[in-house]
Amino acid sequence: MVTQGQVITCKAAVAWEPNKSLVIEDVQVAPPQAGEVRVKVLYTALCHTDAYTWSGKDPEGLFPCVLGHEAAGIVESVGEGVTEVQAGDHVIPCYQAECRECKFCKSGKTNLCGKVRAATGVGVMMNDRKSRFSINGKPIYHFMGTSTFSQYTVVHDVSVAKIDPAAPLEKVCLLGCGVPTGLGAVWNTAKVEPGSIVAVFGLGTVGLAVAEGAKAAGASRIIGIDIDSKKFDRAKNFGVTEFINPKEHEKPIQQVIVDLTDGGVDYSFECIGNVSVMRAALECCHKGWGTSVIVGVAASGQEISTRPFQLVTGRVWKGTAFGGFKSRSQVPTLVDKYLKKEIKVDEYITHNMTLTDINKAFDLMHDGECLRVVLDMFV
Ligand SMILES: NC(=O)C1=CN([C@@H]2O[C@H](COP(=O)(O)OP(=O)(O)OC[C@H]3O[C@@H](n4cnc5c(N)ncnc54)[C@H](O)[C@@H]3O)[C@@H](O)[C@H]2O)C=CC1
Ligand SMILES: N[C@@H](CCC(=O)N[C@@H](CSC=O)C(=O)NCC(=O)O)C(=O)O
Ligand SMILES: [Zn+2]
Ligand SMILES: [Zn+2]
Repeated sequence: MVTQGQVITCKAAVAWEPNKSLVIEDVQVAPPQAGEVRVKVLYTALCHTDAYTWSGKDPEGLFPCVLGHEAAGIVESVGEGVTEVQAGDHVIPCYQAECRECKFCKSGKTNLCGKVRAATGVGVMMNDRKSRFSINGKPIYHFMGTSTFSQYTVVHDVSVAKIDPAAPLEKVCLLGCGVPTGLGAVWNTAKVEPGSIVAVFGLGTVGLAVAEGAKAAGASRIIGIDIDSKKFDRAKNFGVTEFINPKEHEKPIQQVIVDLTDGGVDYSFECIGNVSVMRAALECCHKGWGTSVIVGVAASGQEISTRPFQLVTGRVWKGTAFGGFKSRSQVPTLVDKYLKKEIKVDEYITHNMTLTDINKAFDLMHDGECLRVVLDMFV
């Protein structure tokens, strides 16, 4: 059936209101305009950032919308002027765009891109500032420029990475967010050196990917911190060498870590989204050089604080988005690394479900056993 140039009606999970169950709806997906790509989404995973926006705590959250940003699929059609992908290409949508032309992209200092961010932050496409999703004429907002909880989605051409067609899409969908974020936080943002002592706060997918990245970087000690002690056994397989549960200590966790490490860690990573833990992660760093990277996303209205003396005495506070990876250039390389068994992906997938089960899938994410749930979009 020819779909190019036609409106496609397909199934999507629509978030009508914050915190109300997602509803599987028939949505109309308009054809891609100039500089846009329509993607058949075959597999999507759920990320805690989807849950965060759905909760209503994201200042950029708009409703009704189609959430989802960790996925893989096949290009269905492209709009005018799109040259780097064509129908049939296997792709990963990228919430962090890479245009290679804007001030950010050309700076060589960041993976952030300014080309489409203003549009993606308000749930529309850049061309006409409108959505390509609708239900019987009512527009439904995009999310993060990806909206992968739909069988078809429209993304900007700067927000899609072409990958090796040999890669299993049901696995490499994870390379759209959580795993690269953790690996890149270590390799690109912190640039952990061999022999370093590393602390990882939060042992979910992102924290485990930090541990995996730190092990690959040659860290000598990788201290995992989580309030759920059941996380430790699994974390060992990702490189965590020691475990601390803050609930089992009277002293503040930063003091516990400083005492255990002769003055503090070289690098710490906050992978939870809790501003008190962000402070602890900074303050457990070694005086003079310890660097703490904020990875977790904290809710609207939350603020970080510490004594400025912590920074005056040489600790460095940083943050990372998508682990500092330049998306279109580097996601294909991560896929190749997976195919060469140089990075884990399968190990982060604890559940496989279908789009129709998406609400159950979100419930599962609060279960301590769950890392990533992958949804098959067409079953
Ligand atoms: N900066 C970025 O580009 C990205 C940020 N994120 C954010 O990273 C964070 C982590 O994501 P996931 O690993 O998927 O989450 P997750 O919920 O699976 O993992 C969080 C872990 O933290 C633990 N935890 C909760 N409160 C704690 C506390 N007070 N002290 C110690 N441990 C605690 C939980 O038991 C859990 O194991 C989220 O905030 C997510 O939104 C996710 C992807 C990209
Ligand atoms: N709209 C949110 C922003 C949340 C956020 O920081 N997102 C991360 C990615 S989290 C992925 O799971 C990010 O890349 N941020 C950079 C960006 O340009 O959005 C809020 O305002 O809190
Ligand atoms: Zn994410
Ligand atoms: Zn750019």
